[in-house]
Amino acid sequence: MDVQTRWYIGLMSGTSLDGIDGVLANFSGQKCLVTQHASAPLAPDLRAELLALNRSGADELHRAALAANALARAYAGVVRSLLAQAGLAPEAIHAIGAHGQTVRHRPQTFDGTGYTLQLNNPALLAEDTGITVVADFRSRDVAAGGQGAPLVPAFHRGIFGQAGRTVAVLNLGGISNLSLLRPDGGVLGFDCGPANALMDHWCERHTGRPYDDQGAWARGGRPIAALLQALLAEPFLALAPPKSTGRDLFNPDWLAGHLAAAGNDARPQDVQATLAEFTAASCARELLRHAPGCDLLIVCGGGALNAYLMERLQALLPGVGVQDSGRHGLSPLQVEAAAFAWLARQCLAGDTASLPGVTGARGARILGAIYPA
Ligand SMILES: Nc1ncnc2c1ncn2[C@@H]1O[C@H](COP(=O)(O)OP(=O)(O)OP(=O)(O)O)[C@@H](O)[C@H]1O
Ligand SMILES: CC(=O)N[C@H]1[C@@H]2OC[C@@H](O2)[C@@H](O)[C@@H]1O[C@H](C)C(=O)O
Repeated sequence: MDVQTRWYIGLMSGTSLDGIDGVLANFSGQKCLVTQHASAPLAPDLRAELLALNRSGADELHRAALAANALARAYAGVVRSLLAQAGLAPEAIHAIGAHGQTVRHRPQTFDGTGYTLQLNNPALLAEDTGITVVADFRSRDVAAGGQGAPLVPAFHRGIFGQAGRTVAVLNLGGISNLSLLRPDGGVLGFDCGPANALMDHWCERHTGRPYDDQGAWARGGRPIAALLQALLAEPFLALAPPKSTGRDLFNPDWLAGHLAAAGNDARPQDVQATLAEFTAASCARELLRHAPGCDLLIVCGGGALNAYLMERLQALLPGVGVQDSGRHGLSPLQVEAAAFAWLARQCLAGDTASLPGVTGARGARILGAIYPA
């Protein structure tokens, strides 16, 4: 490998809580080249604890600190895999960008300055790997009056933006978020609602499988019209941007409330079909609302591997080419991790990374806190 190349590692463990994605990447101008990808599932007890920490519970400060340590150790394992795959020593890596695990996201609530909390132990990660770590990317934007999310639209612009054309980029993770990249370089970006978080929960509960592979189970069900309308009436969906959300709102209790109101007698497979339709419809509606003439939707995140969901999106957006991000140079499971590698680069270069037009902050800020090697 070229010794002049500046290598970065990006680590993402997102709201679906399926595991950790890591990439090894370098950047040249607006281009991002990912040369390695490694992923690791979260150990079942850590996953269960992180899910539990999404809500108040006994002794949660102590438990959160221990979970952060365990997550940092798991991150270090992914870093070691990437280094081994690439045949690189830690000294070859300029920095790691590590997102951490979001367990609360309450921006701009309370007295006007809320908080967003990503569990992580970047000091331990730097110690374990011998590599500089950049972490805590969201809190500066929240302090500046922003949502602290989504942060990937600026990265999407650099990677997927096209001259003379509006391009939409949809991430289908635990939560869905849309970036609208205008031909003049302007960007609108916001969270749409839940993507896999509720579908995974329902699938696991009724089939024992962690997710609905290819959407096959949903495909065999029939969306329940009244339930779908009730889900689509969620006030968050109608809010104008800037807006972001998380498991704080879209959690199993939210779904249970709707199912109870509907009589609790729905067939589980039909509920899954309804959740898939809800995801597709909530995203499609936002695209039509904010970029009616757009004819290209690039989809990333694990939901891009859900063939049924992709078909439903295409059906609801007949004039739009719905395409997997792999066709545009970056495979769906690598996009967010690559974005955090890029965010680390921005931070170390002293360059801003937030888009105030997206998050609603008072201005663009340098994001992240640095833990030197
Ligand atoms: N083959 C597949 N078929 C259907 N769904 C899949 C498949 N592979 C992955 N997924 C879905 O993608 C999810 C993981 O997506 P991803 O890693 O993009 O989410 P995340 O990064 O945790 O979330 P977020 O973007 O909200 O932070 C899994 O939980 C699963 O629901
Ligand atoms: C608070 C938080 O973790 N938000 C995540 C989540 O997952 C998807 C969506 O909600 C997005 O807003 C964000 O992640 C991506 C990486 C972002 O900041 O752009």
